Amino acid sequence: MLSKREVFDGVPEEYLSHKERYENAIRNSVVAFSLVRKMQEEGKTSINNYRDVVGGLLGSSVLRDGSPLGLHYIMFMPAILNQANEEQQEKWLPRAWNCSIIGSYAQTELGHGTFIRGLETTATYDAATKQFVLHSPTLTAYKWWPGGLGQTANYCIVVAQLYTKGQCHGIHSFIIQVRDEETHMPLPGIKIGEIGAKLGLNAVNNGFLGFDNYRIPRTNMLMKHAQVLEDGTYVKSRHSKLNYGAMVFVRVVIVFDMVNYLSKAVTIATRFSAVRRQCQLKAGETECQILDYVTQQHKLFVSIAAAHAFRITANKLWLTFNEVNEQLVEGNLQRLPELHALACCLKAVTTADTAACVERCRLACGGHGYMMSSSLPLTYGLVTAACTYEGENTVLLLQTARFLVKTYQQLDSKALTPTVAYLKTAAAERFCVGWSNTTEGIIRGFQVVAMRVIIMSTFNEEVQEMSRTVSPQLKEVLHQLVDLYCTYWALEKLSDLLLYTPISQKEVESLRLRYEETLTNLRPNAVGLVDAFDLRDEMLQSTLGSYDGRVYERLMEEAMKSPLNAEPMLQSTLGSYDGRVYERLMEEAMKSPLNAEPVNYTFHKYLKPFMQGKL
Ligand SMILES: CCCCCCCCCC/C=C\C/C=C/C(=O)SCCNC(=O)CCNC(=O)[C@H](O)C(C)(C)COP(=O)(O)OP(=O)(O)OC[C@H]1O[C@@H](n2cnc3c(N)ncnc32)[C@H](O)[C@@H]1OP(=O)(O)O
Ligand SMILES: Cc1cc2nc3c(=O)[nH]c(=O)nc-3n(C[C@H](O)[C@H](O)[C@H](O)COP(=O)(O)OP(=O)(O)OC[C@H]3O[C@@H](n4cnc5c(N)ncnc54)[C@H](O)[C@@H]3O)c2cc1C
Repeated sequence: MLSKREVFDGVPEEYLSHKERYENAIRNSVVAFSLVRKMQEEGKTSINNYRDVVGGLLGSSVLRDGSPLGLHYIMFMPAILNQANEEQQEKWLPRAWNCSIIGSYAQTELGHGTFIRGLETTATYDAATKQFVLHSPTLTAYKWWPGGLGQTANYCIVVAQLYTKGQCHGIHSFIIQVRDEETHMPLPGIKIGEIGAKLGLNAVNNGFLGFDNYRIPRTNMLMKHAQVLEDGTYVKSRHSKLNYGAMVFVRVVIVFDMVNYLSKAVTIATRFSAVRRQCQLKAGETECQILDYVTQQHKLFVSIAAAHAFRITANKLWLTFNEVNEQLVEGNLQRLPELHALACCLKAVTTADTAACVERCRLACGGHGYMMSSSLPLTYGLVTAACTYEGENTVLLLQTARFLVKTYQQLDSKALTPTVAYLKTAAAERFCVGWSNTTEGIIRGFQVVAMRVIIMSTFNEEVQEMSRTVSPQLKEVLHQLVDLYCTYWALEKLSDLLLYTPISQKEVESLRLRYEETLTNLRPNAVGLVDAFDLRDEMLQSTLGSYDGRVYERLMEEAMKSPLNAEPMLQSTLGSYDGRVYERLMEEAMKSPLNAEPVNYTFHKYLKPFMQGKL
């Protein structure tokens, strides 16, 4: 077994180079996941219950900034379980389970993350050879983000538009080998590397992946739900969204993840607040614990309550997930929309609340909360990523809203599923005739709010269809900005207005409408308004915000500056702006201290022995 001291003499990660961090991540991961394999051998964990074990490891101090092997467990294996037929599971699961292959999950592309029906990677069936041809037609079609794909995984699940007999059948999943199992070299037709440094999760080794007419056997299409027969005939799935199953699983698991991170952050901040003494409550007294200040309690105690609330919610959601999946196996799809809406809502709410609470915990610790050694900045980097990955929060909340509006519109014609049954009673006028300051009273109040907001949303949908007019004169635009600023804060501080002003419910409703109209009115001038700040690219220093809008080319150019991408060289142009791609790649490669090695040496030192069960 490897000892911690063997690698960097206990040097804290913050002081390691980019390549040393990667080596550290690989080394810690193979040591940690060798434990999982030992537990498998002793029958202490199985393919159906490994979540807690792996989840505990991924949230532990050993893999404190993520792991290049995380996606293997988080999405590669669940995707095989969820979307491969029995024959395919027999072939791939044992090798994935004992880590003799390492996988990732490649869905997001440079050009698309949310709108997955717009993904550009193609998988075209060739009946003559019984193969699929994978291709990235544009730079924006490059897979971008898959965890572990940069230098670690040798297989991945790829989501691509399926074409057969000249017809597109939408996105489907394929299991694809991307690197040679012996040499770890990228296979011919594969362009692969890491995307570069991020705000957090810098041990995850997120990568990019491009295909150049890359061929795979027909049987590498995951065929539990839809199939392509040898002659190219397409057999469609019972439900078009069954292919989205892996995402639902991870959204459910992320809720558990948030419990772990929030518990950690509020433990750190509360204990520190008991130790920290600052200022006197009365002159001449000893300085008091900052935990005694009501303002400090206001910052922290709700996080303690939230951690417990999220744990209860996560367990309930996990039960619902298993119930619905058992029904799916029996062909009953009735509760799938509810599970989707629930997973979307709880993933979005728990990640957003946890990110806000962790930041509040950091602020509650004053300057010491800003130290990396406090672990609060790192924790914030981990949780704020969860607001984006596995479905950007706004988009997921819109999915939940869609489900709730549909449920409202069918209130009288359809039996309600358990989680929305309250809408039936909340619609009745008598439901909330008075306010009681009890837990039940508050819950009933929020049920009425939910009901009324759904009714408003349904109404707004109709209103929005009626009028959209804009006349962009500068004076008018500035008025719109003032209007927006006022209505935004009026809505943000509504509780104060309701408490201290005679604002009526009707006025609040029209305020909301006016706010949305102002957003719409400002939209055509939004870019012009920020151009007016006249911030030069040199000052912005941002791949996303440059004046010329060449976001994707700049993202790729920056990715290529990573020292980890110098091994092995990329084989094809990446659409660089000046076209001097090969000269630039060679210049960059020569800067790498390890460019003599075609494969990152950690493969032979750690990964290969681990994959061969020799660690
Ligand atoms: C194992 C232990 C682990 C422990 C630690 C865990 C820590 C986790 C760390 C993870 C780290 C990183 C991993 C990250 C991975 C990724 O990010 S993978 C990529 C994730 N990407 C997304 O989530 C994309 C988001 N976009 C979408 O999901 C879809 O585009 C969207 C749903 C927004 C829209 O889909 P459309 O096909 O366009 O659908 P639409 O036209 O809007 O119609 C909606 C319709 O479809 C139904 N629907 C949609 N999605 C689903 C679903 N998933 N299941 C069931 N039904 C679905 C929806 O209900 C609507 O139905 P209706 O009846 O028509 O209203
Ligand atoms: C740390 C990290 C790890 C990741 N790991 C993986 C991985 O392993 N595999 C993988 O495939 N992907 C991965 N992803 C990618 C992730 O899934 C996407 O970033 C995510 O789905 C959001 O898509 P996007 O980045 O294209 O953002 P966009 O969808 O472009 O979002 C940008 C903005 O547009 C808004 N927007 C977009 N669509 C709408 C709409 N319909 N209505 C209203 N507003 C909208 C969003 O709300 C957001 O404000 C990872 C991302 C991160 C940050």
